[in-house]
Amino acid sequence: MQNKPFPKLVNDRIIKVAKGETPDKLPVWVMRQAGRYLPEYQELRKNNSFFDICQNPELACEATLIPIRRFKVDAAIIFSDILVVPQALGMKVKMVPGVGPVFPDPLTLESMTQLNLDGAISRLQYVGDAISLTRHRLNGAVPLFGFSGAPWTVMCYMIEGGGSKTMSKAKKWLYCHPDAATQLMDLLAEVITDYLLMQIKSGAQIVQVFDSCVEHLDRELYSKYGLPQLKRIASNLKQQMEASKIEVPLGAHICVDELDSLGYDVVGIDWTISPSRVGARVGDRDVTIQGNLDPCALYAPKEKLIAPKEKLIEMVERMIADFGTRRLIVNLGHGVYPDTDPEAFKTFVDAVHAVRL
Ligand SMILES: Cc1c2[nH]c(c1CCC(=O)O)Cc1[nH]c(c(CCC(=O)O)c1C)Cc1[nH]c(c(CCC(=O)O)c1C)Cc1[nH]c(c(C)c1CCC(=O)O)C2
Repeated sequence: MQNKPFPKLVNDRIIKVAKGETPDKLPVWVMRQAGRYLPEYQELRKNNSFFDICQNPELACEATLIPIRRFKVDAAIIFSDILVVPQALGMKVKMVPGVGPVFPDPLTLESMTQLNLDGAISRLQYVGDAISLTRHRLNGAVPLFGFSGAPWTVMCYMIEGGGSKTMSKAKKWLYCHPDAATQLMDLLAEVITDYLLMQIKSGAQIVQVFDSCVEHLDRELYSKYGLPQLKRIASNLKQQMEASKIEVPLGAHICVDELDSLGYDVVGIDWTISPSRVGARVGDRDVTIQGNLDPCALYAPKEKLIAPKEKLIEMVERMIADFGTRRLIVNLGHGVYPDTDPEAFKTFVDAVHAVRL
């Protein structure tokens, strides 16, 4: 299987737009498109834990393909999680229903020395295997995304032991233990670069680095910790993989001023960034924008007086008109929420494809 050449890519809209070329239609995909809002995924989850699905290439491939069978999205994203990296470094992580990820033993200054870098990439080989299998099963229909968390975001979860409103424990390291924080982020940047390279070699056609927790950093901390690590990953990866197409985070308000210098071909933004902030630069920027509709726009209460479908279509059209159609990959500004109606998801995707270029 590994040695068989991958099928030829049929729908290359996203790859084209990432490179700055003009597609036949605007490409659209959605973060967390394989998730709990789909009954097929819930069915799969009934008999398998979250990380069992991630670690079993057959199941991960199956989860990845669910939204591809249902909707005309222009990309697949491999079913996995950013927290498989701390797992490969030796940390325990559980996915608790209704709570989210939980680390029973969060990282401390003392336990940092126990992180096991040796062999981490081979412990993540199951992700590579899932990617190779999925590339074959996709049969070239759409490109396959690989992904990783960025060092700051992964570090936040490792230290907090799960989600947090403030990320104050992780930020304490930045203020009080800057050397340990830098050491940890350097270590993570190294693993993440190798991990993404392994995904690309396994068949990922585009990779995304999620730095979701960057919203907790002010400009000074971002410049000192967030930005250099993101740049380093992009430049090291590009050095090793000349042709790779890479993109960065959602929620990256703070990246907007550095769009062109980040070293990524695509930058994801959320709905708090008005198109005019990046739109003003659409003509001269060398970077593709990904985003940024509010996932709540997909809540479509059927009983409301205003036709929700029309309202959603209008929002999609307005967003695209505001961004302009050049170098735009349409997505939500965050992952699709579990209580979204799959019909609204379909309306969103179809509305994007209906826009004339
Ligand atoms: C911070 C982060 C995580 N994971 C991820 C991020 C970065 C993007 C973001 O900000 O959302 C990224 C991620 N997580 C998942 C994917 C799969 C691919 C896809 O987009 O479809 C991707 C790209 C699956 C998932 N990751 C998770 C689920 C739901 C788990 C379940 O089935 O119980 C899925 C399908 C769980 C998860 N995983 C994580 C959290 C905080 C949670 C709980 C929140 C939630 O439940 O939505 C960590």
